[in-house]
Amino acid sequence: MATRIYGWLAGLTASSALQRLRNQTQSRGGAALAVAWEVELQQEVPSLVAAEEGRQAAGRGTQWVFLGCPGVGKGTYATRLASLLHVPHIAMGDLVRQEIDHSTFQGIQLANAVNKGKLLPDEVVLSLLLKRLERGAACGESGFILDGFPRTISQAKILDQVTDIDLAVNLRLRNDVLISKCLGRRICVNCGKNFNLADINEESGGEGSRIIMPPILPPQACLSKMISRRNDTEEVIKDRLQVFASENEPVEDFYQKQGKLLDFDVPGGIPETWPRLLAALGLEEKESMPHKLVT
Ligand SMILES: Nc1ncnc2c1ncn2[C@@H]1O[C@H](COP(=O)(O)OP(=O)(O)O)[C@@H](O)[C@H]1O
Repeated sequence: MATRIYGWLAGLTASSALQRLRNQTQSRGGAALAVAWEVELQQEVPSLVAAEEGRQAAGRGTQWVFLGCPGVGKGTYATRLASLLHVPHIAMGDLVRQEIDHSTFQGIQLANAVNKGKLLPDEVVLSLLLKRLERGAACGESGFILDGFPRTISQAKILDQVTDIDLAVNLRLRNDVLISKCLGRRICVNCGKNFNLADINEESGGEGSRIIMPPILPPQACLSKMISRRNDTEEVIKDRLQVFASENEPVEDFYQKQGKLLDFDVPGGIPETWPRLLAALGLEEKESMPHKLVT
């Protein structure tokens, strides 16, 4: 599949999709929002080719969603693919954290839910997504890779009414490894980059085959600036994995029925996983253009 820059937002800003998302946000609790927040394939390349043709016909950029448990590596691979495809990587968790950092009353309410590992109401995440898309539209962004949205069937249905998703990439990984990966997550408070201290080298037995995932260590400058996410405790992680399992299955089914689901079992660390993921997507790595960051 060729990697090019497309004029996706010609379609999106021409108001239709953004306006529909705006309408959805308002109709799904605009009043409550105004008060409380003021601010929610199976592995066959032919399906991907069809998705690519549909996207080109629509004259817009790649629109993919990334599904997968907390800690599976959605952020890592979505970021890389976004750079390769010249589209923005939009991570719902980042939008939520930015909201928590920047606001007062609303931020505290969001933080309470997030710290307990609960999903936020659709209205809230839709609103954050809408604001992010509008900021991107103003900067001429085209296409997207959404990471962490949709996470519920209602979110998937809303998104489906708003725009055509070309592909849903569903990353899968053993539960015991997921828990270790979540516990090992660190963020540098200075540069904002994510790292992972977990050094996974699990023998087979129990849940599956041997899996090797070396740590993603920070550069020297970040070493003393590393923090964990407040909700990355074992108790909360187990809770989140349970919430995830019950919420994600209907979303997988939804995209499966549309022939847009690509299930991908993460085989190990980045050097092993990245080329296999590219192959599963029918993509080749070429020199990518830097994407302008919208915060
Ligand atoms: N699509 C979503 N719907 C509802 N809440 C969400 C969504 N995405 C993120 N959140 C909230 O933001 C938090 C952080 O998200 P994220 O960074 O994706 O973390 P995790 O993958 O560990 O759950 C989630 O625990 C949840 O409270």
